[in-house]
Amino acid sequence: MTRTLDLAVIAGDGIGPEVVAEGLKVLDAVLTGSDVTVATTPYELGAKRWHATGETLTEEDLAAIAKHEAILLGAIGDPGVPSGVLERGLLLKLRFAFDHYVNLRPSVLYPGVPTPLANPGDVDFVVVREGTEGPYVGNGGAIRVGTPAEVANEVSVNTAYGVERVVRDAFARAQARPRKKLTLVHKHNVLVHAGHLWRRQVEAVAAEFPDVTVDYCHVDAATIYLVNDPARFDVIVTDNLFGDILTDLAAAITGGIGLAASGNINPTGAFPSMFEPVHGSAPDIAGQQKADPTATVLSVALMLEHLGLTEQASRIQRAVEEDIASRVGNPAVRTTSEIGDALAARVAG
Ligand SMILES: NC(=O)C1=CN([C@@H]2O[C@H](COP(=O)(O)OP(=O)(O)OC[C@H]3O[C@@H](n4cnc5c(N)ncnc54)[C@H](O)[C@@H]3O)[C@@H](O)[C@H]2O)C=CC1
Ligand SMILES: CC(C)CC(=O)C(=O)O
Ligand SMILES: [Mg+2]
Repeated sequence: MTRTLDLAVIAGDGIGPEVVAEGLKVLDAVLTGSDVTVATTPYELGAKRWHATGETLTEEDLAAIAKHEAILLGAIGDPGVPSGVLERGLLLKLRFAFDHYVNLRPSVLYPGVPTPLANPGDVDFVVVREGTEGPYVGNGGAIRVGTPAEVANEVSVNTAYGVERVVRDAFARAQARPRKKLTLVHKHNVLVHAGHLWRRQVEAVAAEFPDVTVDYCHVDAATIYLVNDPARFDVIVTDNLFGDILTDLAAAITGGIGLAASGNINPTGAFPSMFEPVHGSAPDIAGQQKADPTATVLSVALMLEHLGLTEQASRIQRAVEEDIASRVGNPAVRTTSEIGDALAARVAG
């Protein structure tokens, strides 16, 4: 029986449309000849829409997108739009509305990938970043704006409910991995209210996963270990802001931001999960075919895995590993679509 994947596609801004085109190219290629087809519905959201209508994401948009099985997103953000308007009003609104409380960001150092690390060792970890709380909820304000007496607050919201559910998800992921190790990253020596809540939730949930080793490091020390001993990490669980920052660093040590994939997961299935590269809209290289679409292609693989199409996900994963290996010692610069073509050819066999 034929299965049709019903995808919402939000290409977005900057390099978003360029990398999404390649993600869809590889998706088509991996499904060709199988009993799975794909139906994509594009949603024209982002800077262009905002300039034309003043809208970022309406309730009607949300209701329409909610009907799809999954969402593939490129990137959001444009220098011509006030900072925060699209990031908050579109990207975070999607993550919050669809309760994407697990922001999943794997980091693997593939053989031959250039890394600034002297002795990287076996780098293979996943960051489980909380996706719906923390300092990103918009709980803040400012007074006397623009005056020397300005005061601005950005309050980090951490609920027992929200922390417990993401911690439990991270434990389950750790338990399913060979090393079975979970590291909580926070700053509970200073952020005592939020930090102690996170620590207590980890201690409580740990009782359900006795075979998982648990450790902790402060976020500042975590940045040291990511650079001088990243192989120590298996699953990291952390809040929305720390996870955002650590995963750009994680990308930088594992071949660069052009390889870093992510999934915004709603584990309950109540809403579609959303898959997107870790990077942003990269206005500095947009429209020039300079972006590496591999992060988006790997995000497609995460999406397929999430949807139960593990064989197809593995084929994409393998194709990426082969493509990365083919870059070693080869200085040729390829365009975004040339990399997509190469990956599509590899998954097609
Ligand atoms: N998920 C999203 O949609 C995100 C959106 N943003 C937004 O994107 C805009 C630009 O933000 P930045 O801080 O510059 O971060 P960015 O991730 O867009 O770019 C940072 C650096 O990485 C490079 N880069 C990014 N993606 C690349 C790729 N696929 N291949 C090769 N190089 C790549 C860029 O050229 C730039 O030098 C802002 O409006 C920001 O708010 C930022 C991060 C995530
Ligand atoms: C613009 C931010 C909200 C997104 C971001 O940097 C991220 O999710 O990594
Ligand atoms: Mg980020």
